[in-house]
Amino acid sequence: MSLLEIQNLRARYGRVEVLHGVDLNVEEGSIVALLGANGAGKSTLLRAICRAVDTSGSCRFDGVDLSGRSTAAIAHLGIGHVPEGRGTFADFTVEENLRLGAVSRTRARSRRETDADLELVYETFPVLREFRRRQAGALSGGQAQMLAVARALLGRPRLLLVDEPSLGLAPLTARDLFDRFTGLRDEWALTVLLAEQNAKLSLTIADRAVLLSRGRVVHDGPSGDLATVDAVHADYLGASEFDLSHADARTKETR
Ligand SMILES: Nc1ncnc2c1ncn2[C@@H]1O[C@H](COP(=O)(O)OP(=O)(O)OP(=O)(O)O)[C@@H](O)[C@H]1O
Repeated sequence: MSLLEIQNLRARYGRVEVLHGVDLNVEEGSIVALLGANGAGKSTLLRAICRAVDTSGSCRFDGVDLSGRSTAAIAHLGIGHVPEGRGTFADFTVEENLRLGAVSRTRARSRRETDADLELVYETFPVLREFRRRQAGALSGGQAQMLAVARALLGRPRLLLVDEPSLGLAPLTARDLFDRFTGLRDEWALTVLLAEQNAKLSLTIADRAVLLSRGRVVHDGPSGDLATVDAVHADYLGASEFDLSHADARTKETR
C-alpha cells in the first residue's frame, strides 16, 4: 500500500475545473517531483490533497480516506503543507513561527518534545538558530524558505507537500535548499511530494517524477526516465525550465 493513493481527483475554482481526474501514488520514504509549466495544476493538486479547494475523487493517506475531513484534521493526520509564498508570519520571530508549526503536530507532545524537535531543526538549519529572535519578515528569500520548511517539520508530518520552494531563490541558494531534502527525508522519516517548475533541480533529488499538463498527468515514472524521454515533455515544461539538450536536438531535426 502506498502512503498516499489518489484516484480520479478533480478540483475546481468556482465553476472552473482545473484538475481533471488525477491518479497518483506516493510510496513511503520517497521523494516525488510534481512537475509542470505555469498553470498546470501543481499547487491545486497539493491544495486538493489538503482539501483546501473544492475537490472530488478519492484520496487516501495511509489507508485513511481524506474526503470530508477539514484541512486542520488532515494536518493532524500527518500531512504538512509548505505553500507557495511560504505562509509564515512576517511580524512573528523565527522561533515563534517554528513553535506555531508544532500546533499541527500529529499527536500532542510535551513542551520538552517540542524543544527537542526545535533543537533538531536548528541543527539542520543553523541560520534559523542564529536569527531565532529576528522577525520572519526580515529574512532573506532562502532563509524564509528554510523557515517555512522547518515550521512544517515541527508538525512532525509523515508526508510533506512542498510548493515551488525554489521560487525567487538565487540558483545556488535553491541548490543548497534542495540538497537538504534528501537528508530531511532520512532524518525525519519523511515522504516528500515536491511541486516545482524547476525540473532540472528537482530531478537531482527525486526518486520519481510526475508531469502535469493542464490538470492531467502526462507522465509518471522513475525520475531518470525524464532525462531521455520524448521531446514533447520539454514543451510541457517550457524549454528554459527543462534543459533537455538531446530532446531539443531531436525536435529541431524533425522541424
Ligand atoms: N484561487 C484561484 N481561483 C481561480 N483559479 C485559480 C486559482 N488558483 C489557481 N487557479 C487556476 O488554476 C489553474 C492551475 O493553477 P495552479 O496554481 O494549480 O498551477 P501551477 O501548476 O501550480 O502553476 P504555477 O507554477 O504558476 O504556480 C490555472 O489555470 C490557474 O489560473
